[in-house]
Amino acid sequence: MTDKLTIALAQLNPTVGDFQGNLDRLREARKAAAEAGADLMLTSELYVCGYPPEDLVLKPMFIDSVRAAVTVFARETADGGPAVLLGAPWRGDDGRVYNAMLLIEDGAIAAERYKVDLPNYGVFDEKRVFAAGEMPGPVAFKGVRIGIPVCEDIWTPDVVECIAETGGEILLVPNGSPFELGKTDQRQQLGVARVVESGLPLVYLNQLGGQDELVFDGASFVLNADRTLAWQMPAWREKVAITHWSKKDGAWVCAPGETVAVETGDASLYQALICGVRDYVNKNGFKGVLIGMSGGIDSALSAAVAVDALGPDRVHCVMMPSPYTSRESLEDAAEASRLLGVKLDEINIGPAMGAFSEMLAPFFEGTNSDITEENIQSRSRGMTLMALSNKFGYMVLSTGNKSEMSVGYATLYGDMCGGYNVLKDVYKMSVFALCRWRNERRPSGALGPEGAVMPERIITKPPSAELRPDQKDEDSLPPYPVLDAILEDLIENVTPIADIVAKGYDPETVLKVWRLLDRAEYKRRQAPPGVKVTLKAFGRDRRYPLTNAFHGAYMASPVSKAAE
Ligand SMILES: Nc1ncnc2c1ncn2[C@@H]1O[C@H](COP(=O)(O)OP(=O)(O)OC[C@H]2O[C@@H]([n+]3cccc(C(=O)O)c3)[C@H](O)[C@@H]2O)[C@@H](O)[C@H]1O
Ligand SMILES: Nc1ncnc2c1ncn2[C@@H]1O[C@H](COP(=O)(O)OP(=O)(O)OP(=O)(O)O)[C@@H](O)[C@H]1O
Ligand SMILES: NC(=O)CC[C@H](N)C(=O)O
Repeated sequence: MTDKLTIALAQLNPTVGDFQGNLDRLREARKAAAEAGADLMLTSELYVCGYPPEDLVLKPMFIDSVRAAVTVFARETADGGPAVLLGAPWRGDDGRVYNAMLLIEDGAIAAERYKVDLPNYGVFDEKRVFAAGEMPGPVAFKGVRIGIPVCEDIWTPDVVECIAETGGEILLVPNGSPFELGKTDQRQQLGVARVVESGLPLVYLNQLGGQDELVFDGASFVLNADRTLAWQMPAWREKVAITHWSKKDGAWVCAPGETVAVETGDASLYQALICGVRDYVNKNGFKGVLIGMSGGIDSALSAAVAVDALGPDRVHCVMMPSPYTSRESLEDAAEASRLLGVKLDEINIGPAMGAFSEMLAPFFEGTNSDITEENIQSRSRGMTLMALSNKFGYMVLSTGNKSEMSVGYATLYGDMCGGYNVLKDVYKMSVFALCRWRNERRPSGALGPEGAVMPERIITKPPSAELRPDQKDEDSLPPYPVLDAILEDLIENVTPIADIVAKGYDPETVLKVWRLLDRAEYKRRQAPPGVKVTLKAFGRDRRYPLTNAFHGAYMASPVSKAAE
């Protein structure tokens, strides 16, 4: 039995489904850990296949391939280097598939532990694909009894309590915990709660990187049994931390290591957007992205994030003026592109609008010009961007923010064209704040330029879709501070309408926003995926039927009765 342990924490960025690539990254990390004298290396949840693998787990071939890759890797650990606690989807002896942690030691799998508490809410669907494990006891490693609760297993006390009661000495917790604003604090509070209840030190190791709509921030940490923070690893960056442990008076203590400051607020939000775009584009093999650059704030911020994620050479902006495009917009698009150092092309959509007008004239005879023609403008832009995408292999980024996606203020097959949306989960008021934030500093790790990246006028001018003369967003929507506050209550807080009105908002406005939100579900279902940053992003976090005759929320409200 030892009284000293060196544990390497591998905060790495796996790609879902890329077992070989993920294991190669792990081999490199293990080599570095071996050089640092590590006894054991911990990976994040399901590291070998990346988290979340979703329905891939239901394919027997996927599970068989994982086993084959892990078997090869396990043999390599006979080299005298560190043992590895590896996350993998694993078929147990009973034939069922578990979300497992494998202790791989001296060339073989020495122990298996299965996740007990399978999250099945929000974006998580683990009960759909995994069997739940039995309450686990610790595993023995060099005579030390190590408890391995997996991610959700520490969100309630039971699993850790069982580990402590069965003699656990250290808690090593692998996670696949997606970023949300404010989640770093929440995780640390949970960690402290489990440490206090069990009296055991706890290692929280999280995945890094983007996977479709989710971004994993890393930000792993180590808490000693006295609740002190021994290590705080960085967010948004791969790192292998070498932690040194010793047994004093019968209890394990981690020697103090690095405690870096983790970004919060706008800084963390901006980093999350960079991570989402960078990994979506790179992991899917795109050369770069295309953005319709209108001279407005949403496209300017989307372009800034894309440049910070990919570098200016991989971002191609296109200004597509119509007869309604103002000189101001042309100037602002040009200046924002110049500041970002990106290529800006100008393609006039007037001829496309003219062609549609001519084609449709015999059929539209006797009708007035209305939203139909406005949408043709938007769709002419979408068509143009998609043509460039097909020809040159760049993916289109759509630019609608969460406020617009909430109320359906976007055109199907028009400005909603695209493969990915940077701002899908960012309310308009946050868009303003992020622009100001980015103009003041370049985020760490960003590939964009130092200094301001968008002209002040883009931030201060009133938002406009410019689909008809003098159009302003506020002609159709409540002012953004009001709209966003109501939306946040309706979406994130699920606040009853009467309670929102009781806060002092105009009842008609609240009802209008609710109706718009309710009705736009069909549009959101056809929208590109985008980075989740809030508690409740559109998509898997918030699932409503499209065909839905239930409007009870406003019918039942005394306010709505008064308003009807
Ligand atoms: N439940 C449902 N399930 C499936 N489809 C449904 C549907 N309800 C309507 N539809 C269909 O949806 C279509 C209407 O939606 P859509 O064609 O998008 O058109 P619509 O929503 O009527 O108009 C677009 C709106 O986006 C605004 N906007 C804001 C900012 C930028 C831009 C821009 O384009 O740059 C636009 C614009 O001012 C306008 O208010 C119709 O074809 C209708 O039949
Ligand atoms: N003249 C244009 N040239 C290029 N793209 C445009 C143009 N007008 C609109 N778009 C594209 O359509 C999206 C929706 O733009 P629109 O201006 O109508 O609304 P917005 O929500 O105010 O966006 P933004 O703040 O970027 O202007 C823009 O973000 C942009 O990608
Ligand atoms: N992978 C998981 O079990 C994640 C669930 C957990 N509640 C989290 O977000 O951190």
